[in-house]
Amino acid sequence: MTEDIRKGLAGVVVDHTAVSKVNPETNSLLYRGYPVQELAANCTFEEVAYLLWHGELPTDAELAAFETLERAHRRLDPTVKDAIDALPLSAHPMDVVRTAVSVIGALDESLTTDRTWIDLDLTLERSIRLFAQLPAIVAYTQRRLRDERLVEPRDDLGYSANFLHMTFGEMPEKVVVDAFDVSMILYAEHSFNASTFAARVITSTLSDVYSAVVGAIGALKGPLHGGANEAVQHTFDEVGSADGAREWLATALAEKRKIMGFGHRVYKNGDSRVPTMKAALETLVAHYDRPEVLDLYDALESAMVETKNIKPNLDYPSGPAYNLMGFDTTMFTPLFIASRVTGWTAHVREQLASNALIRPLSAYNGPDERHLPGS
Ligand SMILES: CC(=O)SCCNC(=O)CCNC(=O)[C@H](O)C(C)(C)COP(=O)(O)OP(=O)(O)OC[C@H]1O[C@@H](n2cnc3c(N)ncnc32)[C@H](O)[C@@H]1OP(=O)(O)O
Ligand SMILES: O=C([O-])CC(=O)C(=O)O
Repeated sequence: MTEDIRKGLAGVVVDHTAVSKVNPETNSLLYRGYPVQELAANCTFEEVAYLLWHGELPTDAELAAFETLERAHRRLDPTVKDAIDALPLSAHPMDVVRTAVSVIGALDESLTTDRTWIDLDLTLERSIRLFAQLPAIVAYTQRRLRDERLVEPRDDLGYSANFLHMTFGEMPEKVVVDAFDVSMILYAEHSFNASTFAARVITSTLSDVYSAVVGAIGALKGPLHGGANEAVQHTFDEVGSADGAREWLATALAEKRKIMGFGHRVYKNGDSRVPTMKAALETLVAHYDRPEVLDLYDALESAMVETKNIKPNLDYPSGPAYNLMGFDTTMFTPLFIASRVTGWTAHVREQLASNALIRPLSAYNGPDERHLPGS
């Protein structure tokens, strides 16, 4: 039998989804039908999170209730803090956040039977609590690396302003909050990417949402996926300035290195989110008066497009944007987690609502059948 093997499931459609539509032909991305650029220009991340879970944007009353709920769950649980404090400072922040989510799951007393693991309403409650708690986990992980104490959440601030306040211990400026909020909206959802698919595979066995998110974090960590935003900053640090970009690229390509922040499995003519995130980066460059960052960005992009005709993905503008905001490079992918937890958990609920165990076939190419001596 000749099997039709699609390495990496490239081009394979495995299920329906109503959460988002990635359309490479029109270079567009819709969340529940809305273009992501319109959402980024007109909505807060809280509204977008609500949209991803509920399928509709909230009314004023629904948004107020949702914000109250989110603000009520912002505090870092002392047991989670103790678990983080038990980890060495050498642990990668992705591993710290993955461990913290696992601890939150183990502390959830509503996970009593395999029925409660998969209850749709409980799964939504757990998802909203994770969404509310992740900023405290990520912010504290950053502060620990700088030998700084935990900053308590501020109930009078929106999601992004509070996140930045908990991280840096001071009131963030509006231009920074806006750019951060845009990055959260753009990172929130992207159909069947590797981490979301990992979450759906785990959910398909009727496991719980925490297990799915822990698995998704593991998939996001790799540099071919979310880890690329961290890797982009390493590239920027290595290249140094716009003058060196062309030569650096020629050497890197001659060494057969992948250039992080470029290319995409689905988009072959540019990532629909890049123009919006690049505009956010430009506001930060102007705010911090760091034009050399944009010069390097443009020089490396032009060289890559001229040499390989491969365009940037969302991680390319996000990496330098998070750097300018003041985050350590190893914190960039944990920021992606804080955003993508919305998309992951929307998919977890969609998978549960119409489940089929995900179990593909493989074509065996090992040794022919053989036997132990005497058998
Ligand atoms: C938010 C996100 O997760 S977006 C993705 C973030 N990941 C990155 O930025 C990592 C860098 N990019 C890549 O490795 C790839 O473009 C991927 C993994 C994202 C997509 O890859 P695929 O669809 O599997 O394409 P594949 O890796 O087969 O690339 C096709 C060709 O383009 C080349 N190519 C693709 N991306 C790059 C890149 N960033 N640098 C150098 N060459 C590249 C490949 O080497 C390959 O060339 P070949 O045919 O001569 O062997
Ligand atoms: O869709 C993908 O394969 C990767 C990606 O851009 C994302 O997850 O945001």
